[in-house]
Amino acid sequence: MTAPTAATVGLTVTHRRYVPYSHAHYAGNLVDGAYSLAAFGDVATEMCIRTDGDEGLFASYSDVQFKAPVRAGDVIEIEARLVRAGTRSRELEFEVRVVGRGTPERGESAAEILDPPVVATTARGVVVVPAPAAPAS
Ligand SMILES: C/C=C/C(=O)SCCNC(=O)CCNC(=O)[C@H](O)C(C)(C)COP(=O)(O)OP(=O)(O)OC[C@H]1O[C@@H](n2cnc3c(N)ncnc32)[C@H](O)[C@@H]1OP(=O)(O)O
Repeated sequence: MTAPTAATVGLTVTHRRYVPYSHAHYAGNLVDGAYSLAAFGDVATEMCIRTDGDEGLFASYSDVQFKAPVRAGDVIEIEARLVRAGTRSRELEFEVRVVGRGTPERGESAAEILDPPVVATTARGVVVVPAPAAPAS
């Protein structure tokens, strides 16, 4: 078992995943904005496990920006960066980047890597972790 690291400002956690076609919701195979928020919750959970040895709880989001669509068939990278560590609160900046995408004009299953990636969604959020247990006396 590895002990949690300190909640060091600048620490990042990145997940990468394929967006299944079962999540297509709108015209053009767009997924809903909540998909990005759910993905932010997952990277925030890993962040809390790493910093505090607990999954933590999401308290609030601010400044959610949908800058470009996320589509079924995309390969996305989801990043959380610790920007402030309070007593029990941890403030995070989030980004979803599209790093791969289908190219249906070349064929049904054709796809390419996007270089540079497309920044699709950004946000800030606060997660709260339990207070550390008092040392045994
Ligand atoms: C990782 C992802 C997980 C999820 O997605 S879970 C699903 C969604 N989330 C939930 O269901 C959580 C529901 N909310 C709660 O259970 C509670 O509500 C909280 C546990 C989030 C907070 O409640 P309390 O423990 O009573 O908070 P306090 O003792 O008043 O404050 C502790 C620290 O948390 C900061 N804080 C509390 N609420 C907010 C807020 N809404 N926005 C920003 N910060 C908040 C405070 O300032 C303080 O910070 P300082 O310890 O650093 O001094």
